[in-house]
Amino acid sequence: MKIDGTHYRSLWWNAERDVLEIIDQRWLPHDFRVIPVATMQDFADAIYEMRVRGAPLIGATAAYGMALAMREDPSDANMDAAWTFLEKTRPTAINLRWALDRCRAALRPLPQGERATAAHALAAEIADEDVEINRRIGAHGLEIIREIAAKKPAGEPVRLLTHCNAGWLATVDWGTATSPMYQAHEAGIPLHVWVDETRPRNQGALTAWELGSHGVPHTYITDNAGGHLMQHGLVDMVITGTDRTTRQGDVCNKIGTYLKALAARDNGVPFYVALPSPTIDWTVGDGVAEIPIEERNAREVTHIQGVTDEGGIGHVRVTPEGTEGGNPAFDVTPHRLVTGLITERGVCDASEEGLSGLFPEHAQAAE
Ligand SMILES: CSC[C@@H](O)[C@@H](O)C(=O)COP(=O)(O)O
Repeated sequence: MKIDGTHYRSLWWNAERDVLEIIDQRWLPHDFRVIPVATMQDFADAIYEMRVRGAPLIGATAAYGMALAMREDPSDANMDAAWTFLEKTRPTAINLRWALDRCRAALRPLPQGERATAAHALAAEIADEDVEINRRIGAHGLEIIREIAAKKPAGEPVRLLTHCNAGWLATVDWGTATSPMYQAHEAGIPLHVWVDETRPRNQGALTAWELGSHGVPHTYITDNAGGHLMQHGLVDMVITGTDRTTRQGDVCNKIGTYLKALAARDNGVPFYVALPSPTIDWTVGDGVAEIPIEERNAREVTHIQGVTDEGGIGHVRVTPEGTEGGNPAFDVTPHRLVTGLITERGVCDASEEGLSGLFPEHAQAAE
């Protein structure tokens, strides 16, 4: 997507410098910094410290990490070591393991001399596929927005609410939850997006930055405002991303998503989840019982980052000194609260039947 008129992906291979480059998201929306990811430690740090973030982008980054590992030492032992080293960086988003598994399965049968080139090509393929998957999610989601728009008086905006950043920054391009928004905006459908701030990391500020760059009208709101807005008829549709969706359609996403789904159900607001198929974990049924929830550093809760009056980026503590913080980073929304899953192959019910109907090949393989 575009920043000041220039098209960017969230990561790209710089052939001249022979290195992967990423947008370092820790500084957004205040500062746009591009950094190289040149060593295996850089890759692990980039994922753990959320220089890159969002389930699909974490997966694509890990694939490039595997490519670097194969360049350094294409042995089976190093392939397994790289898998383990990268996989432990973040536990919840399944795209990380999905990408590493896909790389290992493709590279293992190859002679060692071919692995570096093949791994690099595969990482680029995974990145390109992500772009196309998200473009298609947008096309299917656009139709839902179009239907809602058709029932409103002409010119009245469709009011969407989103949580976290499931935007192009969280993927390689387009975003998942934002792709329908961008495509609806391009199609001339008037929109207004309520953007949850998404404490503690304030990914909503990334979403606001993205939407602003594309001219999509939006308002940044506190995480606690959504229920109130829904009660007053100010939200037509909720659309979020997902970090892992189980085969029965339970959705694990950024902490606070579950509360939005509860409020949506209580107020009869449709709650959709944009779901690229690599984010489905076919091995898991009950998301609440089985998905590991990342517990992040308490400092992310007790402190907050922003721009100081002097213009620098700094942190301030919001709690009394010594107060303990708790920081579960994700929660699970049970499938019964999800109106539909918007995938690259179309929209389905959040159920085993719905998902296996769209992806029969995966469902059979997981049996
Ligand atoms: C298309 S991104 C979907 C999810 O990955 C997104 O909603 C989310 O929860 C991201 O969490 P983050 O902790 O910022 O990596």
